[in-house]
Amino acid sequence: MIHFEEVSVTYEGHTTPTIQHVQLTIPEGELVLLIGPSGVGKSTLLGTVSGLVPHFTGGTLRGRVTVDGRDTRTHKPRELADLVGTVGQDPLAHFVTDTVEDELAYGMESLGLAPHVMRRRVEETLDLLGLADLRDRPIATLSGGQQQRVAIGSVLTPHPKVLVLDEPTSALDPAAAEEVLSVLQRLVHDLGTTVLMAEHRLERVIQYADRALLLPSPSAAPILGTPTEIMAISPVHPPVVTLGRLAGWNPLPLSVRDARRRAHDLRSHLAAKAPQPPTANGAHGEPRTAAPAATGGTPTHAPQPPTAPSPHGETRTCPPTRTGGAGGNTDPAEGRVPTHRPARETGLRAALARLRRGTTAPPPAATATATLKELGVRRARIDALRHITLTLTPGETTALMGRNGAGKSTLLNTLVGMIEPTTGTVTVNGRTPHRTPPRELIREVGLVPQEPRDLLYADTVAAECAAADADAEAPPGTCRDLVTALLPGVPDDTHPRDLSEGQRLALALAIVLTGRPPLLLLDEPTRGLDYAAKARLADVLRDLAAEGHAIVLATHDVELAAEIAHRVVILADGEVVADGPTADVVVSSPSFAPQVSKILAPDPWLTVTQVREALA
Ligand SMILES: Nc1ncnc2c1ncn2[C@@H]1O[C@H](COP(=O)(O)OP(=O)(O)OP(=O)(O)O)[C@@H](O)[C@H]1O
Ligand SMILES: Nc1ncnc2c1ncn2[C@@H]1O[C@H](COP(=O)(O)OP(=O)(O)OP(=O)(O)O)[C@@H](O)[C@H]1O
Repeated sequence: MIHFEEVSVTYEGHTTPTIQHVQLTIPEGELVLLIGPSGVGKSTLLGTVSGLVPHFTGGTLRGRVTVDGRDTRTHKPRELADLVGTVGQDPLAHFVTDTVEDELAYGMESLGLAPHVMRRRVEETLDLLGLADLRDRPIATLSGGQQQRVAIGSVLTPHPKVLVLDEPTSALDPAAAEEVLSVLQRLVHDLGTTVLMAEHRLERVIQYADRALLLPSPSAAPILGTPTEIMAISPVHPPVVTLGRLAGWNPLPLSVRDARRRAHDLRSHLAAKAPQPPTANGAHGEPRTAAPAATGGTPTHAPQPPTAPSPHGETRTCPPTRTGGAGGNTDPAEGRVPTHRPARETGLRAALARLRRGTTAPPPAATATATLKELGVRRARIDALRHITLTLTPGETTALMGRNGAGKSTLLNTLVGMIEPTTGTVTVNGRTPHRTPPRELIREVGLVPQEPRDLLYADTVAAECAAADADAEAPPGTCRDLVTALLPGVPDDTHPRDLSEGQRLALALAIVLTGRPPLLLLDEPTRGLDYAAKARLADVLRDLAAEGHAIVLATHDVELAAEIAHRVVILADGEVVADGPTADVVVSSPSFAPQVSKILAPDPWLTVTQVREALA
């Protein structure tokens, strides 16, 4: 179905190709998982299939890519729209209409499908993707995960023969991700759809793949094989494979079920040992800094080691006049394409930029306590948060989890003063965020937003970093060093819009970390990051927590939460439904338990790091 003939892509200003020697065939009716480190060229390779590369990104494509016989260099994305459905990494760049139902129908309308067919497919898709309750909602008012589901739904309705998906589950909660993947698998099995999908969270997807396509390093030829073959050689692998390698299992397990069947001996080895809770520097053991007692009316959730061994322990292809490539890329053939980016949060971008630019103040104090009392937030007609009472203490890392639309981003945005409480109170170090001038608030709290682009305004990585150093009055080079520490190889002179997703996130993280805010908020901070980059981020965050910073991560990444969170708070429909030490909360939840915990249950292990240390 998809043929690559000696394909290479070289972006403008680059001396070496980003991808080269791509020579392979993807047969009809297979789900092929594209994997590789951050910035290696996965989106570039996907773009050669959807036609976005080079039509929207610029650069030179050599060789030939054909999809069902159509050459993607001579067919623009619009001319492939009936054949290829594409979802890029940024759902906002994807949308063409204003409401959920219109968006689901749009692709079919463009292809001229009969109204009764469109109606039926819209209804089917609303049900399949759990969108029925949102059908009339303006897309701009949806949460990040809700938007990602709409983006996926809108490419499913026209029933294209080929789906090209770039990190399609990155903003989805674990249950929604499973639902989407099983829908895709059904399309592959029942309709013979061909799916080419890039994903970093392999723990979610590897067991659904017929084959895996590995890009091992920039410019290296890709390797196609069965998932088991590729997992044996891949530099990126999920915890189940890491555990299998550690235990010497052959063949390597790909699913929790496979691993459980082999875990008997490992369990016996671990029986007399106890897992260590997370602390600084990637090691496990006693936290370096004990958190002071909470001052609010709620229970303290300082980092408390469980007493071990305890049982808890671009874009869819559509007419270019209405879409923008991420960050307003240019179609050299058709001139500048206006970026269509619905304002999800009015003034969010400007507010974040203001928050950053306001930092002419002295470096912040190391610690801050945030208190939320009976917080309620109403957004349009939706109660996004209700009766939230929480205290966030210095030295503590809290993972805020819960299904899409539960209220996580709303809570973080309230803590940085971008949303005003409807009822109740929020204070950060005694200040009320929405009434505190940005230049003062920045001393107390920093947010890495769900869309890192919202934080970036300079023309190059180097200029962003220089501005971040100046804003935070940090020594020159601080931010740049942090970028490299998180993700090596991010170029200095590239425009942030041309960075890969992981590179852009590493830049946004570094900018906020440069300010070393006492209260550090991160909204889904692992999109686009490979496992090594995530481990480095975890190290940085552990060190900050050990120095007394309070950290809150809104995340669907259960593996990250297990690695670094002392405490997990689960939101549902705007309310707190669970709050306690990580092991207590996640182990009892099939959705939020990490792979190691599922494999070794009922023993209280959460991460491969804990197992490795116990076996050492
Ligand atoms: N339009 C562009 N112009 C110049 N360089 C680009 C452009 N798009 C991507 N690049 C560069 O090409 C390289 C590969 O980027 P790409 O987005 O394909 O990587 P990726 O594997 O998808 O990364 P991630 O896992 O972070 O999403 C990166 O170094 C990136 O900076
Ligand atoms: N600007 C807005 N106007 C109206 N409703 C909104 C707006 N932004 C979000 N909402 C709604 O508020 C609720 C909470 O959204 P929020 O973005 O806080 O969820 P979330 O837990 O961060 O979700 P996700 O995991 O998908 O990012 C959702 O029902 C969402 O649809």
